[in-house]
Order: sequence, then structure tokens, then C-alpha cells
Amino acid sequence: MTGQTGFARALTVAGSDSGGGAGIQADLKTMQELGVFGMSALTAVTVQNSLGVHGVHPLEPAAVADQAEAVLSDIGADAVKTGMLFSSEVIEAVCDVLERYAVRRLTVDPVMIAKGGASLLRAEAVAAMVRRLLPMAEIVTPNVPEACALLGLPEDAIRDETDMADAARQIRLLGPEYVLVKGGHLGETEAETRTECADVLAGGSDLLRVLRSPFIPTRHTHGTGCTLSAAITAYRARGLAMEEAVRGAKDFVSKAIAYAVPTGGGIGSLWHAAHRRAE
Ligand SMILES: Nc1ncnc2c1ncn2[C@@H]1O[C@H](COP(=O)(O)OP(=O)(O)O)[C@@H](O)[C@H]1O
Ligand SMILES: Cc1ncc(COP(=O)(O)OP(=O)(O)O)c(N)n1
Repeated sequence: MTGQTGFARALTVAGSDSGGGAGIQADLKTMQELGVFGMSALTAVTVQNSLGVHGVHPLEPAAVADQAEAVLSDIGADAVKTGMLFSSEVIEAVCDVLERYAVRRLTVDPVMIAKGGASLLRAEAVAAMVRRLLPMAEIVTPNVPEACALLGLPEDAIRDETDMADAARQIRLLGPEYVLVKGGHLGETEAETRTECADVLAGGSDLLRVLRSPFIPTRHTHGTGCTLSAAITAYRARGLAMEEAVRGAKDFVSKAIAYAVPTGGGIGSLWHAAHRRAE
């Protein structure tokens, strides 16, 4: 724990984004910016840039598990997050290791589909995620389509904040202590008139909070979900209470979106050092 080592440590189990905006790259940048020593267990190499995902090269489940084992058995982690896991075999292998090390501060970002539409989780793996991973999670952070998939609902079933709150409560019944349903995708078609981005946090005994932030009118939003979940993980590694960690993470991601960089010819990426300018 932080007290024993004098510094906070966090492990991310996720895929590599060669474009640098999402995945392992976003996670490690975020952890570093928040003063946490970041470590990684790579699940897949994606061939990715601002125009989309052009290839996915998954690692063997044992190679993923071995990386996590190497980190946890020697260095340790005050908090862990999962991102792109790709297959049910990788989910099973990762859960075995997390169980063996009794990881409690676990953020699960149930990454399924990249903004360009590429699949980062096989359809068959959703069941393993629900059965094995969600019950171990301290917090799970689905966006609206991911929340629908976890609940087996049609992809347009969540339309407003009331639906988001209902979904958050239902996902809690699958086992995680907290659920944050992210609203970045709601109202995408009304971007000209949109004023805010609201996420719904449910958990604890009977906590239900709508977290609002100003909508930032930019197309350069690659890596929002990874950055938010990595920031929650970093703040939990530092020992912040969950609501405080989520609020801090939303603030961090908002600043990173406000100063996003137009990398490439497509959807540009967040600027993870933005919080330094804004301070
Ligand atoms: N244009 C935007 N302006 C402000 N906040 C945003 C914007 N887009 C997304 N967010 C915020 O970024 C975080 C990630 O949300 P979302 O984009 O829905 O996740 P994902 O990347 O997993 O699809 C949420 O806190 C959401 O409210
Ligand atoms: C390797 C990898 N992991 C996760 C994602 C998805 O990241 P996210 O933060 O949800 O951002 P978008 O892809 O939605 O912009 C990814 N693209 N690559």
C-alpha cells in the first residue's frame, strides 16, 4: 500500500494504441500526471491512428497473466484497472491472477468498441466479463452502448439521465460496488445545442449522483474513457474516497478534452498534461 512504499502504484491491464491517445498509452500518461507510478500488462497490440483501428494482434492469455503476476508478486499495486481485454480466455486468465492477489481497488473499463467502430472485445467475451470480472470490480465505468451490452438491452435502450440511473442500479446488481454510466455518447446528434456532459454514479449504500461538466465542442475526443478510468484508478491508488476520485477524474478528463490535440487527419487525442495549464 501507499503507506508502506511511500509512493502510490497502479497497474493497467489493457491494449496498446500505437496512436498514443487511448489504451495503455493514455493510462500511463494519466497515472504519471497524477503522481502515481504506472505499470502495465499488455493484452493486445492494436494498429491504430486518428483514422481508426487497422489491426488487432492479441497476446496469449498466459502472457497477459504472467505480466500481471510479475508486477503484483514483486512491486505490488495500490489499485488496478482493466481496459481492452479482447477475449473470454484473457478475462479468465486475468481474473485468476487478480483473485490470487486479492485485488480490491479494481476499476473495470468494459472497453468494447472504439470510436471508429472497431471491435475491441469479442461478442462471446461479454458473458465472461459479466460473470467473472464485474463481481470483482470496485467500480465499472461503461459508456451508454457498453451499459446496454452488459445488461443485454438493445443499443438504443438508454436515452436520458433517468435511463442511465436505472442502468447503473441494474449493473450494480451484477456485483460491482460502484457503477459510473458515462454520458459522452448521449446527445451526440445534437452537438450544436448541447451544453453539458452528465455521468451517473451509483453505489455504496444508496449513493446516486449525477456528475455534470460543460460539454466541450470538439471532435478530438479519442481516449476519453481510458483517461477517465485511469484517473479514477490513480486517485484510488492515492487513497481518495470513491466519490472524490470520480469527481477528480471527471475534472481531469474535462481539462484534457479542452486542450485536445488534432493528431492526424481524423479524431485527435486528449492532452494529458492539460491540468497543469489549468491550475
Ligand atoms: N465533448 C465532451 N465534452 C466534455 N466531456 C466529455 C465530452 N465527451 C466525453 N466527455 C466525458 O468524457 C468521459 C468519457 O465518456 P465517454 O466518451 O462516454 O466514454 P468512452 O470513451 O468510453 O466512450 C465522461 O466523463 C464524459 O462525460
Ligand atoms: C487499445 C485501445 N484501448 C481502448 C480503446 C478505447 O478507448 P476510449 O477511451 O474508449 O476511446 P475511443 O476509442 O472511444 O476514442 C482504444 N481505442 N484502443
